[in-house]
Amino acid sequence: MTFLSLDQITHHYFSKQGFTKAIEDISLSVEEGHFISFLGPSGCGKTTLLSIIAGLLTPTEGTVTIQQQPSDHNNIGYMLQQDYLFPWKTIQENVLLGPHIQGTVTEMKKEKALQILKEIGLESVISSYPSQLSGGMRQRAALARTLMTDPKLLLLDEPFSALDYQTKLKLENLVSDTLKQYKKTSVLVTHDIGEAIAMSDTVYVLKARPGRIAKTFQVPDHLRNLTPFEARQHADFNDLFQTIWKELDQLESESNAR
Ligand SMILES: Nc1ncnc2c1ncn2[C@@H]1O[C@H](COP(=O)(O)OP(=O)(O)OP(=O)(O)O)[C@@H](O)[C@H]1O
Repeated sequence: MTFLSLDQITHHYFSKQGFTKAIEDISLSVEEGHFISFLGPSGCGKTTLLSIIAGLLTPTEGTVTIQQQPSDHNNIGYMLQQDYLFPWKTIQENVLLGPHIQGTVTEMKKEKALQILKEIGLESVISSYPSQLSGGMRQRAALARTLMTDPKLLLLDEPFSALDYQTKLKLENLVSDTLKQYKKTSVLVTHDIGEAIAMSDTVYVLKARPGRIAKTFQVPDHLRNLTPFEARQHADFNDLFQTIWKELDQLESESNAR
């Protein structure tokens, strides 16, 4: 079942300096529970596209459709480069922030928070403050807080880019595993080809000025069935990496020649 569809999305920014065609004619659809990535050079419109999907920006043209049940109060969750945890609250309090703001902290919600924190390997630090945790642990806490609100769609904007390589690989596995377990539909924005292949069902390569879909790559089933870390070791991963690398390289040359 299609969960998210973008139909001929175009966005122009108008400012005193002039007008920028940020993205043009982007159409795609994402199946429920699938993971897609937008990969592309700086300025190709990744953030604009994510803001449009999030409903923070109304596109100049086109429509975004998200499948929604009448009972779905909170459809969209975020995982960003920064974790935005409140430093004066413990990890457990941060994870319970949504229910706390809504005045709906119950024993059941506390139990759920604990369960998520356990699954994400943070059980031993629930009473710690964010400053006492590593960057990777803080990102995991941010994910737990997002999952607590039970979003149907997750938007991930370079969530691992501030982490060291080893932590990033571990977190890719954990996030991928957790999102599959919770059957979330996810959209990742990244500059990192390996990350896009390792985590996604489909990778959309965007070209810049204006941002358009240059090419779509379906990640083969045998790679999708592996964890991101295992996928990275597979020979076919390297082949796909090379193909996408060449595509991006060519787009960059074309863009520089313009
Ligand atoms: N508020 C704005 N006003 C005017 N132009 C903008 C605005 N935001 C983005 N742009 C322009 O729109 C284009 C797409 O920008 P966007 O930030 O979506 O790209 P991006 O792919 O996310 O870039 P990066 O990878 O550097 O974050 C760029 O040319 C950018 O300069």
